Amino acid sequence: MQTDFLKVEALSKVYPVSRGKTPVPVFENIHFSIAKGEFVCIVGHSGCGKSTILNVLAGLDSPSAGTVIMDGREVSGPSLDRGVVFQGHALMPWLTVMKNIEFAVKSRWPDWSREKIQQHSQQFIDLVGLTGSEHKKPSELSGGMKQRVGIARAFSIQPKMLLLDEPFGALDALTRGVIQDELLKICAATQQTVFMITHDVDEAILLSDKIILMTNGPRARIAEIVVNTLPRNRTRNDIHKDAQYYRIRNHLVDFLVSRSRELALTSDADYDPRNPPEVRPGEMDEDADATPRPLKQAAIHLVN
Ligand SMILES: Nc1ncnc2c1ncn2[C@@H]1O[C@H](COP(=O)(O)OP(=O)(O)OP(=O)(O)O)[C@@H](O)[C@H]1O
Repeated sequence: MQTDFLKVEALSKVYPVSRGKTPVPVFENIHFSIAKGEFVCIVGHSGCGKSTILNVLAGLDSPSAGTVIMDGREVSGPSLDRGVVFQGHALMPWLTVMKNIEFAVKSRWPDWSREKIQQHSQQFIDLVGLTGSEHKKPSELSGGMKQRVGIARAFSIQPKMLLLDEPFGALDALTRGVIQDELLKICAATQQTVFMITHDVDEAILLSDKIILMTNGPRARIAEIVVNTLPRNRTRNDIHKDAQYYRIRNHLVDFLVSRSRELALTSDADYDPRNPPEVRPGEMDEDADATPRPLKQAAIHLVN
């Protein structure tokens, strides 16, 4: 993997406040990098700034300090090099599935013939399992189908980086699972680099190579980066059979239930924001002989 395909350095964000109030950074001094083909999830409680970070990576928002370098160039505005999928799918309601995707493809390759645009778009409609629904409008689709159109559209422009802001948050568990499997397949086939926000620890373990854990805001920071040590060919059906899955899961849940808040209130002299601790749950000394503990009953969707 090419190291540092995306490099985030010293990122901070302060939103303006009304007169008389002191502005406080939502997050500060965020450093991390993503290698080409890597799938990275960011996890943290509501308000720690995950969407703001994603919007800065997308070029839709600007940081108060710091830089984002993607493929050797500074991100300074939106670009078709980055495909974004939001929870609300953001489709154009007056256009059919095919036209929604064709619109994006035409913007990316304005010189392509009508036929080539249609063929290319059809390929991505087929990839997400929407063959037969090409001529339906978003109002005629289920939530899961709309989300698939959003994913097909983002993939169809073959972005260098895919940015996903809780794309499956509004879906029922069954649909969510099916689309997660599809996303895994597409990413494996295309070596896609992905940055994704999720509140779902199981989703993070299934999909990602690395999980960035944020302390609670304001002044949120990266507490640690968890390396997913499960084999990459994991599947939704098999993942829970691996004892290592429970070690990683317990580590993430422990973090969200208690450590995210404790760390936000304490300062550690050894903490270097340029080099946040990288941890491998289950491979550390204290967890070395850990046997799977019962799953903690922490809510999957955690909010403050
Ligand atoms: N445009 C804005 N102006 C002022 N404050 C904002 C703006 N956008 C976000 N914020 C504040 O910044 C903080 C971080 O918001 P952000 O949406 O990035 O957090 P998040 O971690 O993605 O939360 P959630 O998990 O609930 O989506 C919040 O306190 C929010 O109120």
